[in-house]
Amino acid sequence: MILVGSDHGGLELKEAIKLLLTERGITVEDCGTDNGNSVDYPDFGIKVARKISAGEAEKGILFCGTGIGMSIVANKFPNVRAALATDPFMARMAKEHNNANILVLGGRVLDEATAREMVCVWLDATFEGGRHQGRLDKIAALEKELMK
Ligand SMILES: O=C(CO)[C@H](O)[C@H](O)[C@H](O)COP(=O)(O)O
Repeated sequence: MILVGSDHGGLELKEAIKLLLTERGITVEDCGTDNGNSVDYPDFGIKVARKISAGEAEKGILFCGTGIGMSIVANKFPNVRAALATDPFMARMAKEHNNANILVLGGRVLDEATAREMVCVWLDATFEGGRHQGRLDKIAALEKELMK
């Protein structure tokens, strides 16, 4: 299961990516928004990131105009590694090096074909572990320290 969420700026791309996920046999839980009215991206980013942070889902994809706002809000949550990517290489690195559990895409900066490729690459890539795990451990330790 993959969670998705967007504001109005990412809605169209979110709908396209939902189709892709369904084509791949993946169950999608859409946390909104569901229409083109102007909304605030934190309201939808929080819904997705809170569930990932709590372990209620393993992966999510967030969309806004640029992806910047969604990545800022999602990365406030412990255990969330949200990666804003703008091309397939970044999407692959987001998984292989960062083990990103949320991919963030900008509906106003990406064409649909590129975004589809990026989602496939992110889903199919494997976290390399090793030195990258050590770096993620440092981030996790920082999260714990900041929560004291
Ligand atoms: O948060 C953003 C930018 O970092 C998103 O791209 C939003 O979608 C964008 O700011 C929304 O802009 P709008 O003028 O309210 O449509």
